[in-house]
Amino acid sequence: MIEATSLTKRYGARTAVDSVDFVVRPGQVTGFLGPNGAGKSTTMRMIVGLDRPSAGRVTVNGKPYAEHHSPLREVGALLDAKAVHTGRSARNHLRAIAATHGIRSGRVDQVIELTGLQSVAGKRVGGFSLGMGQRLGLAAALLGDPATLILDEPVNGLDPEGVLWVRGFVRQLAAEGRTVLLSSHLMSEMALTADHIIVLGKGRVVADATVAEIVGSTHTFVRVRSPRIDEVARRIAQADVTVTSVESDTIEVRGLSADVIGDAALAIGVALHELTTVQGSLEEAYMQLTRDEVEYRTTVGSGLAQAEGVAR
Ligand SMILES: Nc1ncnc2c1ncn2[C@@H]1O[C@H](COP(=O)(O)OP(=O)(O)OP(=O)(O)O)[C@@H](O)[C@H]1O
Repeated sequence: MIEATSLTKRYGARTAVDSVDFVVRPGQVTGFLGPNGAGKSTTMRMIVGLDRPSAGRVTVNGKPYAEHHSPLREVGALLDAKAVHTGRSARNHLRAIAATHGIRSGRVDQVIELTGLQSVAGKRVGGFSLGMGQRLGLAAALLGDPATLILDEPVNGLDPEGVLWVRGFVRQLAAEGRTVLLSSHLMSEMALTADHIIVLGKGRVVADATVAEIVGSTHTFVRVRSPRIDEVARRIAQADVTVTSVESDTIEVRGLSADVIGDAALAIGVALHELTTVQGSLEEAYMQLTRDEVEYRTTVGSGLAQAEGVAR
């Protein structure tokens, strides 16, 4: 369990984390989202004692990280997978960490097996692919068999197989009852991996809810396609119903269910070629939540502006 209370970090005049409160619970994966510069890494660094709060506090299993006698047994962190001694073999790298934290050497082989590194454990870390480096970072985070894991962008740069592996792995860790806090910019991946989401924007919590609640906050709509779409649009027009024309034969309808639209078309004898209920996505919800929170907004024509256009 991680608990942040009025957690604040200032760098000079800049407030990176602004009086943040949240609880990260065991037995589930909590996704940590936010635009670049929102304060996610700073918060994670304060959780593991790498940065000191300017005000407020954050505890892991009831105590600040630094007050735990064996912090590695409480919290495992993957904050920068590239920060390893490249001349060592993976096994020796893990042995060195284990030795300095009083962890028995037998645990090294266990985490090598858990993360699927057996075939490369004797190889120098310097020659590792990004995916192998991420697995090694996870192996190091697991050395102390911690109840809490903090993983900053664990799928960053991984190929689809690596992404799938990390997803299954973190779900398994949560299923074992561990607390897992995971940051990522990949919304589709987060929707598949996380149970709960905390969204930061400019150092503040802008959402803290289950994935289902966050996705449910977006508006679903019904896409309707017909060679006589104008007649359908006229038939369903009423207060509280929004009809948006997207193509000459296609409309998007907000405020009516697919059933009602289908019945209305039947009543006037018009054939429908498509009648699709489009659910909101985590990405859409995220774009709505953080619309006013991004540090740098790109202008129309850029990828972000197009993505926002879709979100609208
Ligand atoms: N050591 C530092 N000195 C000064 N400012 C900093 C420092 N570290 C972070 N910041 C600032 O604090 C803010 C939050 O940064 P942080 O890295 O926590 O954001 P983030 O949400 O992790 O972003 P990203 O998604 O880009 O990793 C940013 O405005 C950043 O420039």
